[in-house]
Amino acid sequence: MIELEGLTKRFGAKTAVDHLSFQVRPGVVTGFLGPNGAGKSTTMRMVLGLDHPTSGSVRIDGRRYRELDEPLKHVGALLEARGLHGGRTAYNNLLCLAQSNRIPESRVSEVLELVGLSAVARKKPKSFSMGMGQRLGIAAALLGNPQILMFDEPVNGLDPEGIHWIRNLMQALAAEGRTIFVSSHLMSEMALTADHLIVIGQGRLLADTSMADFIQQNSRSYVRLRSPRLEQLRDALHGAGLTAVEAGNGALEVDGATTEQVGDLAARHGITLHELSAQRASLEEAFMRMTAATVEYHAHSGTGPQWSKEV
Ligand SMILES: Nc1ncnc2c1ncn2[C@@H]1O[C@H](COP(=O)(O)OP(=O)(O)OP(=O)(O)O)[C@@H](O)[C@H]1O
Repeated sequence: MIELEGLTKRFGAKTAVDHLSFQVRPGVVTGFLGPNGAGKSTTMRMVLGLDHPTSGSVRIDGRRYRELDEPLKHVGALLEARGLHGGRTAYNNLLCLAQSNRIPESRVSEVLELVGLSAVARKKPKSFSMGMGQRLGIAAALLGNPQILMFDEPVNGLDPEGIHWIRNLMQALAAEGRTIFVSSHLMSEMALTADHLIVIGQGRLLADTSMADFIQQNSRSYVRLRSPRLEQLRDALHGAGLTAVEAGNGALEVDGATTEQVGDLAARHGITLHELSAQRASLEEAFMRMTAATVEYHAHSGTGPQWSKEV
């Protein structure tokens, strides 16, 4: 478990992380979302003791990072900026890490196998593609077989097969009872991977909720209908106190009703339906809606690059 209590980080006049308190629990994948500059990387760096909090605290299974004897055995992390030694082979990079944490050398081959890099174990990471570099970073995170894993943008540079692989890996690690904390800008990917979400904006906590609740509470859900008797259907809906709006292509959208209600209503009026489906806005829409007020820089449509700071 990772526990943050009033965690705050200021860089000069800039408050990057602002009194954050939340827990990341074992057994599920927890997604960490926020617009650019929201403070996700700074938070993750503080969990790992790489940045010192201005105030507040972070605990890993009840202890501060620096109190952990062999930290890689407790928490593994893939951070954006943490590069491995480009001049050493992949194997030797991991071996150095293993030795400094009293991890047996046999584990090096194990994790290389796990991430699919056995064939290039004796090659230097500077020759690696971005995706291979990510896999090597993940191997390093897994080296100490830790109960807690943090991934900052892990799918960066991975191809679809790699993205699928890391999704399954994170879910399998969570199913083993580990604590998995992952940030990503790819909403569709996050929606498939995470069970729980922590959302921050301008360093502050905006949501700490299950994925399903987050989408439900921050997005519109409606029923989509198509029928060869659209006018009668619209009248029937109206008669039942429901408002249908035209959605183009002969479809109607009905807010505030379930598919069961609408289907039963159509049946009572003997109206054939060609489509009856529950529609839920995507995580991306829910995220945009929730964080709109906290986005630090908005891109303006129109000519030329123009940026404005939210006040
Ligand atoms: N070392 C630093 N010195 C000064 N300001 C910093 C430093 N590190 C981060 N910041 C600022 O703190 C804020 C939070 O940055 P951070 O990188 O944690 O955000 P993020 O949510 O990870 O963003 P992104 O999604 O773009 O990676 C930003 O405004 C950033 O410019």
